[in-house]
Amino acid sequence: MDAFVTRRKRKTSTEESDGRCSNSKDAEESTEVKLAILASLHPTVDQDTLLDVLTAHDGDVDATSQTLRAKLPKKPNPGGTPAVQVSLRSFAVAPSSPRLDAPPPAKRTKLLSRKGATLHLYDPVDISEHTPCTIIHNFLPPDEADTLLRELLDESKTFTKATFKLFDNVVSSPHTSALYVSSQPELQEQKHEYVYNGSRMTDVRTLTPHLERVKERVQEAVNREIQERIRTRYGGKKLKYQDPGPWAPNAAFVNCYDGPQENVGWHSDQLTYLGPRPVIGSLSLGVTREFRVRRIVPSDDNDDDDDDEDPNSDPGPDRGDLAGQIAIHLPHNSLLVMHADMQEEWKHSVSPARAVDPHPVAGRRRINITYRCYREAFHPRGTPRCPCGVPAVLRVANRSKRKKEGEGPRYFWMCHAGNVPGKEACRFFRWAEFDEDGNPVGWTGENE
Ligand SMILES: O=C(O)CCC(=O)C(=O)O
Ligand SMILES: [Fe+2]
Repeated sequence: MDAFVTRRKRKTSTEESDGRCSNSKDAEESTEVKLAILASLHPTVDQDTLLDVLTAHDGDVDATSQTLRAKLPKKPNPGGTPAVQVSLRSFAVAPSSPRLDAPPPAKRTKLLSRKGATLHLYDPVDISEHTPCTIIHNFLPPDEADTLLRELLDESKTFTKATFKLFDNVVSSPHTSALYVSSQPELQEQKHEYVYNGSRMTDVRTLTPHLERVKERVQEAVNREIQERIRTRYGGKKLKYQDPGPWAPNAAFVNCYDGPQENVGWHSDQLTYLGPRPVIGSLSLGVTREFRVRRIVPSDDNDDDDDDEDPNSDPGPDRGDLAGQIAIHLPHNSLLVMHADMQEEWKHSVSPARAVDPHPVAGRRRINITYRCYREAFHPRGTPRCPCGVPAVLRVANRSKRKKEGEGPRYFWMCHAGNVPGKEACRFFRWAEFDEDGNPVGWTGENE
């Protein structure tokens, strides 16, 4: 796991391919990784050709890629997505490739993406191995998926574009959405007590019967996936601060993307009401779109001094692509589980596409439902409120030092009035402390 999280300095492709050739496992893995990267960059080129050209360039991925780009005729690809890739496993070089019947490794594998490149993943095994997500294709019985899609397409006619930044301060919302909660009292609380970046949510609805029914199925599947993740990727133990209880969603945030240009920008989902290490179940219906993930590159890679920490530091656009991106393709009726290591360590987005393949029911539209658990311990009546009256926002400090020491991330509450138009932020700041299970400790529950 550590190798994945704390791998600070990725070698450049040139460093990785310094021409040394050996029979060591490292060399084999390196070739495997290079082939996977090349296959992602040149999805229409077969593996033998990739290997030939790579060998001719002494293992230099950049030079290989340039040659392929120059020599091969471009095929039109109106959907903007790679045409073929069955599975990264097909690039595995024996014996380093995992046997399908073998127990999966407890450690996370090396990050395959790299600066400036997008690795396209389709296969559930690849996705769970190389991202903090798992995917289940054909999740609902087809009729049920279509019924839910039809209902939400109808609902989405009255969705609105968010005019405030909803889940983090880097989100842009060129798409429409609405929040669904379980009951009328919760709806009233959402409207009058919860604050999202300084604004109240105006479009809150109660879960439709179909959303409610599907919630049960999502709940069951997500709980199964959480246990599997703990067993196979976290070394048998839940993450520090992860809620140990069964995952029980009580809200669904529904997005509608009408046409290829509608998207959501890079962000992590806000932790303020979900608490640390949240798990989210995300069901996609309608046209297939690319869900991109990229690892947050900590800002302290060259800095071991914790005292001068700027907790508000964000990787920003210049650091954002240092680890490359992974595109997960989300077809109709697929359930993506964003696991507990997702929000604090990765950002995600739905990128604009050049074109979409029309869906028989949805046309150009994609509906996405994220089922979420609003935790009682994080109800705004009990979380810190700063002197300027805007409830504080829970954020994670993007620094790797504590993670490396096995302490888990560090969190803080801060004033979010700076994101409210016309309001100046006060200087409210307080470190947030949690017990092992992510329950808040150290504040009284009284707002000050
Ligand atoms: O549409 C998606 O798949 C993701 C939506 C999302 O990231 C969000 O609602 O926070
Ligand atoms: Fe999100």
